[in-house]
Amino acid sequence: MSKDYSKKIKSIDDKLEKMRIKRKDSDYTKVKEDVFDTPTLISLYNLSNKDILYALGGAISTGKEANIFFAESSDKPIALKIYRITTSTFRAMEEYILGDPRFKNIRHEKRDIIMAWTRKEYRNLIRAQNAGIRVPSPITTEKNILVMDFLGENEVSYPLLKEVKLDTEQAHQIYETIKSYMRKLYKHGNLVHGDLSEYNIMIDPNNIEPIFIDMGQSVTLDHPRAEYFLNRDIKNITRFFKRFKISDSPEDLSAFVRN
Ligand SMILES: Nc1ncnc2c1ncn2[C@@H]1O[C@H](COP(=O)(O)OP(=O)(O)OP(=O)(O)O)[C@@H](O)[C@H]1O
Repeated sequence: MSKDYSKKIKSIDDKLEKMRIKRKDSDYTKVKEDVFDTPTLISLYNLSNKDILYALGGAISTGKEANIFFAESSDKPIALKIYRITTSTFRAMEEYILGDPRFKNIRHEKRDIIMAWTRKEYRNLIRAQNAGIRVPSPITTEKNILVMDFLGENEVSYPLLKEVKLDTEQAHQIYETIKSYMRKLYKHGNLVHGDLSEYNIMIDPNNIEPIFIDMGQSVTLDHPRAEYFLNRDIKNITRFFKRFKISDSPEDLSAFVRN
């Protein structure tokens, strides 16, 4: 590593320190190795230079491919989804990206695929939002980092659908909204979520409104596996809501979404 380069990295590290990273030291070292590799540090540094990132907060979640962090911009809380370059399960990504005509020109190197994936999630969120679905508002991407609005209060994320205790009436209300979101996504957004379940829907406790999250894998309707993904989403949703005496079959929901 050249002297200039290590100097630059050192200054990024100092900058991260200044961004008030709140994790305990031992946690920080572990996360730092996995997530904060040099290209990611540079991206955080760029976001900070562009005044998008003001302070980096604690980890919200460690998923299969990405880590989510609470952060602050100058005027509001934000969430950073940082796709891991070294330890993500990237074969699965390839399957989705390679069938998607929007990405036919990307080179097949891991870093390129992860960047295209981050960009794809950003574009999918915009598409979903434009189709009238509530999602975290995407703000920008920087290489493998997606910046979006933070959904929660006092630095704590809203609960997932699988975590909330619902009475029958609330469950019906949420199911109706999810149905309409699935239809809007399909008919107006030309998109299928592709991993929809109680694990990827947050609930806003203020109005019991569902919010779709995690749209990196969402595909356009011309993707060869779009129908397969939609049928799987439909099955997950009808299976979950059965316990609330919602008797729609997958065929019922499918007819509603497609017609
Ligand atoms: N914009 C947001 N605001 C607040 N919390 C969020 C936001 N986006 C995601 N989260 C939280 O982070 C968790 C993981 O997010 P997401 O599902 O997008 O990441 P993931 O890495 O794909 O996760 P997994 O591998 O577990 O599916 C969510 O379950 C949610 O609790």
